[in-house]
Amino acid sequence: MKGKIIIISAPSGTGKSTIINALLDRGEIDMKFSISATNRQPRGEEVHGVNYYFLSDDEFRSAIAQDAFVEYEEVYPGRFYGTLKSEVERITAEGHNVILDIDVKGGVNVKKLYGEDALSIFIQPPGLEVLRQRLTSRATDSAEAIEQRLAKAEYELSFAPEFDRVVVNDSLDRAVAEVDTVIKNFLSVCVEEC
Ligand SMILES: Nc1nc2c(ncn2[C@@H]2O[C@H](COP(=O)(O)OP(=O)(O)O)[C@@H](O)[C@H]2O)c(=O)[nH]1
Ligand SMILES: Nc1ncnc2c1ncn2[C@@H]1O[C@H](COP(=O)(O)OP(=O)(O)O)[C@@H](O)[C@H]1O
Repeated sequence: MKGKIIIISAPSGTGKSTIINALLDRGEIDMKFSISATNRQPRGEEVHGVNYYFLSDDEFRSAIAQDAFVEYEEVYPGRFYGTLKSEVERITAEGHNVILDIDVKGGVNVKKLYGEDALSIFIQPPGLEVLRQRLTSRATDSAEAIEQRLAKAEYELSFAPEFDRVVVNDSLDRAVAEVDTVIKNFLSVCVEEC
């Protein structure tokens, strides 16, 4: 059965995007990335309509008013991120499964909304010091933004038990292999039972 929702959540810098991109590059699992909307600025090589739909504050507010979101969160003060209904509907209408990179609260909410049609995976960093190193070496955020993300990480880690599965991103290859297996198992069970 198509049109399943795969949720990937983790504290910033854990490796969500890296793991999702590795799986999409392999191309073995029939799933498409749901491009979220955000009012944060693009960073590094990010492209509008590829990584995110980058909206102004006003555009984001009017999307909320038009009920355009499956869910949205103020992930950092003044910084909003949301899953667009139009993205999920487009991908499922094309007959694909959807993969979401969303914050821990959004992950818990989407799982509640979709129930058995969704698989929620929490990616856990090996530790907070490793997280700091990853955010620093990614070199996409200011020192202030890195501190803001680390300050939130401990709180976000407390959400892990609310997810269907927890995968530690220690060695990248191992973590990608584990997430790959977890998703394939979920989708193959669905082929038989959903
Ligand atoms: N609730 C929600 N969170 C999102 C969405 N899109 C991205 N996020 C989350 O917003 C947080 C910040 O994302 P970003 O600024 O790209 O930073 P990164 O996590 O360091 O790559 C991450 O936890 C993302 O998973 C969304 O549509 N909804
Ligand atoms: N298992 C890993 N070991 C070492 N570095 C990693 C690992 N996974 C990801 N990284 C690196 O950590 C940084 C943060 O990863 P990223 O995918 O951007 O995290 P997120 O999307 O969760 O914020 C990137 O520079 C990435 O290359």
